[in-house]
Amino acid sequence: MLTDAALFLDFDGTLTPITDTPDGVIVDDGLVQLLLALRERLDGRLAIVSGRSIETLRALGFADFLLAGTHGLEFARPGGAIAAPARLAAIDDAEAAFNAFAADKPGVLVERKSISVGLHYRGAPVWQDAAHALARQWADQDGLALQQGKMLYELRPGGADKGSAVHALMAQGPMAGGVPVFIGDDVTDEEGFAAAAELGGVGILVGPVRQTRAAYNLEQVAAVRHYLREGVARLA
Ligand SMILES: O=P(O)(O)OC[C@H]1O[C@H](O[C@H]2O[C@H](CO)[C@@H](O)[C@H](O)[C@H]2O)[C@H](O)[C@@H](O)[C@@H]1O
Repeated sequence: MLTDAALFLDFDGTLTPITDTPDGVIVDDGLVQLLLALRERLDGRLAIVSGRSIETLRALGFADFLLAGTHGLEFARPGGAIAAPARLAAIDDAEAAFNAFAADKPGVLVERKSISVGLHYRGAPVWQDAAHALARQWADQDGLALQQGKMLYELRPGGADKGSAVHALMAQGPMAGGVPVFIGDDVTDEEGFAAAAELGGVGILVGPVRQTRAAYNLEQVAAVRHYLREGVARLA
């Protein structure tokens, strides 16, 4: 790892393996300690950039980290106030429609998030097309952004993504002056890879090689952990 790296880390599928449901993820203390050690070696240049809300990231154990949540819509410094747009009434309306849709479909799950809402079909992939059509309908009718994830459609306000989050964080301390390295697995991470490259850095795709704006690849979450541990050892 570069001594002057400014590390941007996605969460689901990058720092933890994908699980059946959103609350199935486990953040072990070893992961938090590893990230704290690495951040120290990088003079503070480490941020988590996730589709999860900051509220959730903090509850998962990342309260003391620089965070960008909800795909670049929310920001918080370690332990600091959360800067985020207000939750829109349209999100509540869409959530009610999602709940009605999920009610008679075992395996379909609605995830209420701080300023967005997710419709998960991992437990019932047969409903993918119908879930997509419903999310598309609400996005179009209320001018919301439709975000595709892994077996997930999410509705949120537009105007930001993980790329804009990288640009915003690179313009200020502690990330400013570093070489951005963005590690992520999902299509939502592509803007992060692109932003890192625009700013002279690189993206690292986690998972099978696909068409991507990342320059490098790590096979799986375990390889990410290994890469981060190596960083701690080499930068000591
Ligand atoms: O940007 P990320 O940190 O990767 O977050 C993206 C979404 O991750 C979560 O959903 C995904 O992971 C779940 C747990 O492994 C899995 O059950 C689900 O199928 C995946 O789509 C999270 O629930 C979403 O809120 C995030 O936007």
